[in-house]
This record gives sequence, C-alpha cells and structure tokens, in this order.
Amino acid sequence: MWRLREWARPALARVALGGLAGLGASLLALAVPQVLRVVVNGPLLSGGHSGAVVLAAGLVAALGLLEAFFVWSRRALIASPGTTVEREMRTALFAHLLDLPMAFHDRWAGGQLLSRAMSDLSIVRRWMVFGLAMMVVSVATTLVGVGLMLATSWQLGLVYVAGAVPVVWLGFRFRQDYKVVARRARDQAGDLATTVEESVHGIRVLKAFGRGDDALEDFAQQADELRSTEIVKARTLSRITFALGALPELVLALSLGVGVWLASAGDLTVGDLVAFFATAAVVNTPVERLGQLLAMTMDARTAADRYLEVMDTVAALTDPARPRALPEPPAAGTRVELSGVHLRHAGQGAGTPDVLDGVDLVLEPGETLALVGLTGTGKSTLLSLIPRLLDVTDGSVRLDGVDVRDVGRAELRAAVAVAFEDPVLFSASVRENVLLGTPGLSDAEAEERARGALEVASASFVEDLPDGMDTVIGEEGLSLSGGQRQRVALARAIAVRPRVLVLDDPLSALDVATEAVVTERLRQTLTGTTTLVVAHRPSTVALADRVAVLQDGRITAVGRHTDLLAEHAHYRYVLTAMTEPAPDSAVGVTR
Ligand SMILES: Nc1ncnc2c1ncn2[C@@H]1O[C@H](COP(=O)(O)OP(=O)(O)OP(=O)(O)O)[C@@H](O)[C@H]1O
Repeated sequence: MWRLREWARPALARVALGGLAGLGASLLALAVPQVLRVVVNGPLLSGGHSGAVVLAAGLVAALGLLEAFFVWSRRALIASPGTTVEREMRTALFAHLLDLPMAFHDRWAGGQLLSRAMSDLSIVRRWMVFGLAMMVVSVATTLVGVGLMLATSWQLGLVYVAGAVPVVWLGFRFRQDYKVVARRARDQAGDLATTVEESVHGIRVLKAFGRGDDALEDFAQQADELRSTEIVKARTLSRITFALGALPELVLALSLGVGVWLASAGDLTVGDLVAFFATAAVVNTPVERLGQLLAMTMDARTAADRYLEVMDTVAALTDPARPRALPEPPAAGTRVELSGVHLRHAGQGAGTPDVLDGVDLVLEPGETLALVGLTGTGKSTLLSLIPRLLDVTDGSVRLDGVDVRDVGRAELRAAVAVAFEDPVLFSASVRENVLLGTPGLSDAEAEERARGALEVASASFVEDLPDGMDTVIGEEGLSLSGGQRQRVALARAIAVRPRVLVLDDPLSALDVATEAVVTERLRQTLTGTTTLVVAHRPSTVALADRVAVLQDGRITAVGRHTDLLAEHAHYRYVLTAMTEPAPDSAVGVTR
C-alpha cells in the first residue's frame, strides 16, 4: 500500500494534517482524566473548594469543545483529498487500459476491470479518508493512553498491558483469515460484474435462444456464492470485534479488583484510581475499533493489490525511445512491405505452428490489395500488424521503408486507418463517431470531412435520421442496422485520410449492389491511398487491383484475380468456399 503514495502525493499534506487533527482530538480526550485526577485528589478529597470544581468542569467542557473542533477538522481536511486520489488513480487506470495491448484485453474479463476501476478504488478512497488516519490515531492514542496509565499506576498499567498479548495474537490470526476471504469476495464481485456485462451485451442471443432463465439461474448462483463469502467475512470480523470488545472489559474488571486492593492498602490514591479508569475508558474505544480498522485496511490492501495487478502489467507495445518520423507521403502513395513476418499469439497452444509463419508481401504505392484465405488462416492477425495493434514476433512491417515499431504510435495510427467487420460505434453523435480519428479540425473542416466521408461510404441514410449527423447512436442512442453501422465505421476510417487503409471485410453486411456502389466510390476517392482489404466474398475482391492468398501462415500467391483463378488451385478452392461462391460471377464483377 506504500506504493499508493505515487497517486496520493498531492493529497498527502492534507491527509497528514487531518491525521494530526485526529491525534489532537484523541490527546484532548486523554487530558480529561488528568483533570479529573487533579480535581479528585485536590478539592474533592480535601474538603472541597467549589470554585476549583467549577473551574475544572469549565476546563473539561473547553477540552470537549476543542476535541469536537479537531474531529470536525479531521473530516473536513481529509474528505476532499480522498476523492482527488480516487480520481487520479481511476484516470491512471483508464489511461493504462487504453495503452495495454489487445492481447491483454483478450485475456481479461470486462467485469474484472470494471470492478477494479469502480468499487476497488472506492474502497481505497474510504480507507484513505477514514481508515488510514484512524489507524494512526488509534495506535497513537493507545500508546499514549497506556503510557499515562503506567505513569498513574505501574501495577495497574502492567495488568492492562498483559491484556494486549491476546489482542496482538488475535489481530494476527484475523489478518491471515480475513486476507484470503477479502480477496475471494472482490474476485467474485468482479466475476459477477462480468456476467452482468456479458449478459447485457449478449441480450439478443440470450432472448433469441430463450436462455434468460438459465442466465438468471447462473447469475443467482454467482450472487449466492458472493453472499456466502461476504457472510464468512462478516463472521470473521464479528469474532474479532467480540474479542476486542470483551477483552478490555475483562482486563478492566481485573484492574478494578487490583486497583481497589492497592487503594485500600494505601498504595494508590482515589484520584489516581479514577484517572486510571477514565483513561482506560478512552483507550478502550480505539482498541474496540481495531477490528473494524484492520478489516478496512485488509479490504483496502486487497483492492490495492487488484488495482496494481493491472497497473503492473507492462504494455509491451510501447513507443520507441527515439521515434522516427515517416517520410513525407510520396505522391503515388505509401509502400507497405511485410518481410519474413512471424506471429504467434500469446494464447496459442504449445506445438502449434505460428499463425503467420514467414509472410512476405508488398503493397505497391496506391494499390488496393485483397487478402483472401480460408477462415482462421490469420487474415485479421496480419491486418493488425500494420497499425501495430499486434507486434510481429519476427520479421518486419515497413511503411515507406520505416519499420512500424520505430514510429511513434500516434503518428502511425494517424497514417493507418482501420475499419473492422464488427464495427464498434460509441454512444455519441454520428458526427463524433465519424470524426473519432481526426482531432483538432476547425468546425468547417470537420463538417466537410464528415460529410465527404459519409458520402464515400454511401451512408446517405444519415440524412434521414431524426437529427441527421447529430443523432446519437451507439449503446445509448439509436440502433443502426449492421450495414449502416459498417458504413459509419468505414466513413470513420476514410475521414482520417490515411496513407494506408486497412479494411477487415468492412462491407460484409451490405447487399451486393450497395457494396458495388461503395466500392466504386472508394476506388475514385482512394487514389494515392494504399489499401489492404480482407475479402470474404468474391464481390469484395472486385475492389482490388491484386489479390494475395494466405495459406498455412504464408502468402502463396499474389496476382490479378483472373490470373490466379486460372493458375492457382487453392485460390479457386477459397473462392468456392466463400459464402457467396460462384467464382464465375466473381470474374464478371472484376471485369
Ligand atoms: N488472441 C489470440 N490468442 C490465441 N489465438 C488467437 C488469438 N487471436 C486469434 N487467434 C487464432 O489465430 C488464428 C487466426 O485468427 P484470425 O482471426 O487472424 O483469422 P482470420 O483468417 O481473420 O479468420 P476469419 O476469416 O474467420 O475472420 C485462429 O486460429 C485464431 O483462433
């Protein structure tokens, strides 16, 4: 938890001041018994000067008021920096999540990340605002109080200190038990969030297959497991709370016996006895609170562990130490060159060959190259290498002679735009979605850029939306059809005016006639843009100047569609395997 100081630094001064205020309040509470001691030993036992008693009562009241002021100051000082730290940590986590490679997001469930970003950080904040300061104050109050008790009567003090031995042992045991169950509870909460997230996301599938009841049953079972863990947690806490509540009382009872005996033997004044018990009453509160504070600290520690697990994941895909700039875009377009490219996914089974097993491919400046291959051969994987969503495990990908790993990611991704088959649109207006990759444009430029891109993508349906380009789409807005979403996503890639356009079968949801229109417009607009497009149906191949065949992790043929059709058996086989077969009609389309 010491590592949290990295984010807590701006708040440390106020947290420390708040802790001091808390400490001040506790010390004032401890001063009251000392006043009592003086009053009892002095005016009360010596026949009573009422003026002195009134003075002492006034002093106790003043101490009480001052204590209340310190308690208020503690809360006022710590509340706001706690939320600042929470915001800093949350923003740092989000920034890190955006930076982490795709392989990380393939491995981690959304709900686990969500619960870390939301509830884990709230737990850390609550600890920082309350738990940390109270822990320090409680320990300090106990130490000072026990010191005062020992000073008042060393014999009674020793009896009290002997009671600390089982408390320490219990605290240690509690820490061990609670740590395990606290972690289990947080992980189960993350799993539950994942189930909610996946079910809401896949609600159509669940409904279509009539699996709502099963989903509910699974959810209820998970919720029940979490509840059981929370109950174990509460039981563990209640055991120590009971012990920490009962033990000091037992010790006090014992001290009372010893105290009365000492007083009757004349070894202790009544004033000292009163002061001792009044101090013990003050000290008992932090001791009783210790269980809650330990639990809070363990919860915060678990939350911090879970947070740091993500923050400690190193983003393997980073910017080079000294990024190279891409050369000015040649008039004819950018040359893309993949040489000896190997790629192995982190999750791939041992003994399996690399998904890409020595790919050599050149996209000439300004050309459109279609990539075909049987399903699962690695076409999407190959595409991901150009904007560096993945890094090659061997070989290189070069744009105009510069290795993509030597270019800053921001520059690279401004040069390479991607449209995926499964387009993700954000809860924002059509305009904002289309302009996602083009920040910093003036209003007029942005308007022109968005309209132009939507036109090329044949997305005229946008004009008919209730608010045109300002219509909010995505999860919180209007639902678009699959083909409409694909066209908005395509417009988003076009709006970037990239040097290289990478299209992962982005027109698959369109009918052939609309695809032909979009294809034709792309052809006219994309002069000078080098394009790599994954084709899953013969009509998409029509977009291309040349076709490359990916087979067993390598490019086995590159050429014009008609030539390949005549010469390459595997190409013919791939075309026939496509959902809309008829290689003959594909010839027609290409012509
Ligand atoms: N993150 C990953 N971890 C492990 N294996 C992966 C990962 N991503 C993809 N693969 C595997 O790599 C292979 C190639 O996948 P890829 O998506 O590139 O194929 P594709 O040719 O685009 O398929 P399709 O035509 O069906 O879209 C597949 O066998 C897939 O299971």
